[in-house]
Amino acid sequence: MDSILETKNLTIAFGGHVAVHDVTIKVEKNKLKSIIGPNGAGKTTFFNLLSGQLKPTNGKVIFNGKEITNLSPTYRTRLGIGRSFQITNVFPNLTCHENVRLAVQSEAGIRYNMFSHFRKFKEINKKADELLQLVLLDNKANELAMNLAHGEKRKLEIAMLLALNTELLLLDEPTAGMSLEEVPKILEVIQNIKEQRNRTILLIEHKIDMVLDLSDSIMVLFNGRLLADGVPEYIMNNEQVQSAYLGGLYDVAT
Ligand SMILES: Nc1ncnc2c1ncn2[C@@H]1O[C@H](COP(=O)(O)OP(=O)(O)OP(=O)(O)O)[C@@H](O)[C@H]1O
Repeated sequence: MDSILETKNLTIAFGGHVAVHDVTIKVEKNKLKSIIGPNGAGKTTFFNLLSGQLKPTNGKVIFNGKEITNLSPTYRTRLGIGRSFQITNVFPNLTCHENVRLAVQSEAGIRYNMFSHFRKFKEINKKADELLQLVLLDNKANELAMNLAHGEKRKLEIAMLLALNTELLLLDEPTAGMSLEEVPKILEVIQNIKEQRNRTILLIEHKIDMVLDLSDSIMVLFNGRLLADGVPEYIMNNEQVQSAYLGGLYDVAT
């Protein structure tokens, strides 16, 4: 297996409470892995350890074969790990297209100089168009970012992460706070990204139907520990998972 991310015995304790406990996983490159588990299981804390917002008490994080356990979030972003809420440079007074174009430009390291870089400028515009299409925002290209609905803002964030050539996308409940009509759209966006097979996605999501639709593999956290990790069929048929998580919480979580 060609893995892009590995954790080894990853552990973090807050005082006496161990929020993530000895978690060892591998994430296969260009695949989608979901993380599920009941409230308080440690999913977001695990993401914080991957993105560098938190440093572990014990264990390692390895990205593309390089240990990154003690690197800052900014450095990890530069290496290619992107988390949607990290996008702080969405300019509310710029259009969707302008926002994405700036991200593409910043990744390409090109200053805005239309005359000397006319061809590059056209390429950058084209790339921004393609990304907006991929996240189903092409019809909002000229809309100011501040006028977007919540779900559309999440899609714009994803487009900007993609523009920054993020290899590993960390999506923490992308459907949270979305209206019922917006949910199938975000599912379609994630599906579109997955189909391109050039990004790896780690997804925290409570909507089990969505997880089953999208995931190549699923890991289950329970009380900070890895309860199971495998293909969706294995997870759904796993008795421990059923009793610990799905049995009691499936109805509530969907
Ligand atoms: N900074 C912190 N200080 C103390 N305890 C924390 C901190 N961050 C998380 N925890 C605790 O760690 C546990 C795991 O929390 P976490 O938010 O990771 O769970 P989760 O699986 O993401 O839950 P949810 O599905 O509700 O978002 C919880 O008991 C939480 O209270």
